[in-house]
Amino acid sequence: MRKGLDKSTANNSSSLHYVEWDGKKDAHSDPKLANQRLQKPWKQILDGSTFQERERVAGLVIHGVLSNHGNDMEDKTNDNNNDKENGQRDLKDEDEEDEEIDEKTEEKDLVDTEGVRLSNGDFTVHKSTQDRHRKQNSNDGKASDAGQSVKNYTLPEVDRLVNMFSTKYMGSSLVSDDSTSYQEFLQKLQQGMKFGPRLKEFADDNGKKSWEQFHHGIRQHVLYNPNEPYVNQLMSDLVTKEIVDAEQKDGGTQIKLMITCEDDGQALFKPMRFPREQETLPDHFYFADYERHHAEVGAFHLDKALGFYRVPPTVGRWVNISKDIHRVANSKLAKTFFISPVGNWCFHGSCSYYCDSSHPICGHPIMLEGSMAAFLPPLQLAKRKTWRNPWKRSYSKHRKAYWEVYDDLCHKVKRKAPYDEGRRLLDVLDMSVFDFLIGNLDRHHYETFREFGNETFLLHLDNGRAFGKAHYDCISCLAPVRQCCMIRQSTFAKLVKFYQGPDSLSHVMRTSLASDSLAPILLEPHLDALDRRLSKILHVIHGCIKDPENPRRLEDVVVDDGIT
Ligand SMILES: Nc1ncnc2c1ncn2[C@@H]1O[C@H](COP(=O)(O)OP(=O)(O)OP(=O)(O)O)[C@@H](O)[C@H]1O
Ligand SMILES: [Mn+2]
Repeated sequence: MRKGLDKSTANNSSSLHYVEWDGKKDAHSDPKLANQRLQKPWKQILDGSTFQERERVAGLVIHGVLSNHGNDMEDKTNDNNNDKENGQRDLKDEDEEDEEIDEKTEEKDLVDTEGVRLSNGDFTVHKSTQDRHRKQNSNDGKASDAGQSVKNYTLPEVDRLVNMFSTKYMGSSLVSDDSTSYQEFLQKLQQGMKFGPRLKEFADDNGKKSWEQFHHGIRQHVLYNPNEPYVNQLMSDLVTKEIVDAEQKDGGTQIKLMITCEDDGQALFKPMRFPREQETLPDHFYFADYERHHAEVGAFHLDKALGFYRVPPTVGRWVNISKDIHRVANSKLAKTFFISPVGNWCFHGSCSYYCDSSHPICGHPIMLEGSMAAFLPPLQLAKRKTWRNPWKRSYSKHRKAYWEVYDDLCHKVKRKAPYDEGRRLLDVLDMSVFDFLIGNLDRHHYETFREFGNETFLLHLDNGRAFGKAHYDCISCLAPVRQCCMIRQSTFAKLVKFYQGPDSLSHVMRTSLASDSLAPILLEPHLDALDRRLSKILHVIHGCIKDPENPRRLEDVVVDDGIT
């Protein structure tokens, strides 16, 4: 047992009485009923006979939600940033300043950019005669793509780039033919993959529980090994194990809970605030965007599909607000529970921002969706280091970061440790590819396990602000790749494989996400966006090689550092 967790009989001093989970005392607590009620607007979307119909219904839902929210976020935004920064500083260790990129000049790096307009890199879909991605749908017989129209995002420049790459590396594991599925390709590419040593504290401790094996399985080069059975077991445990403790997790801007399950496994829980169809509000900056629980789940699946293994296993889960949270909450959290005027169970937690009765988290009436991310080992046993992302945004309404205005940041970054050698720069570029695909503008910092030094993977934590706008591609998220004109060879090969098919990225993601208990996690427009963005990444790489002012060799842009 990790700590004294049994609160089942505790008087948690809330004014709400604990509702027994026997389905009799509280009509709300019938999970079937609750599910039905919660899924109502949602169900209509799923039941829509065509995609267009689903989108139409989704549009109506979005409209309804939008009209429910005032604009009281704006004033809090500025303070938020300070809070976020302070929060992050709390995470840092004393010696960090030396090792970071120019933290002290951060202010100086900001540029007043009134009038600067960033292009979204308009994409014209090339109507190629190729229809390879359509083929995938009939190929593997997977039901999940049935009825989906797959758009063709091929571009003539990218076709040429792909041909150049395929010709050069023909016969190697970087290239495969049309009959090879993406999963087969990935397996082959990752044969002989580097894992590196385990965390010292967990090296000998190979407990039976899935979360213990997860901690034991953390290696210098990957957070987990997807081929080991504990990964699926952990994901299943995160959905099914009884919740025995819930506390609010400090830090960050929005409410999240630290959940402990009956097997002592812990998870970071982010609750659902809005339906999946609600997009980032048009007038909200990235730092004022709400977190989306399903974005955390979607990001985990994408990271896994890309063969990165840098996001902690994350699943969707239904929780009963009374049984799973209120009953086991500590008194501080329990005090914030209430029943709303229409009879829904709600809570808001306590924090400086977004934790008040005008930003409640509510069930419908008692069941609530959320994401559960497997918890990393405790900081005391596995110290982590927080690094400022060199391509951090300004977190200001009025200024832009240096790199948003000038294109030469990469030259400076490349000269400074830890970006001047080893895998780090290519990892930051992988993170840029990842964030561009998921549409995450909120990557201010990243973390690493301290004992692995600099030659280790980057944890892709906190993806809650991803998947906010399905029809917008954050071209500036790709600035690191465009400005450095570099990408890891294995990452490039995976993108090329998706581009060539037979499995498109949207197909692999649709199939992968179908297993989540809250499926569908990503609606079709977001899946489609993945394919569109993937082409755009390759187009940027093409632009680096064929840059009229500075043409580059393929191998100088697509860089092999041995990490697959
Ligand atoms: N799976 C995890 N296991 C352990 N710690 C985690 C995990 N995920 C996140 N954390 C820690 O919790 C902190 C807060 O989480 P997260 O960043 O997701 O919250 P947030 O509210 O979105 O924060 P912010 O407002 O800063 O974006 C992270 O900085 C990280 O150090
Ligand atoms: Mn966040």
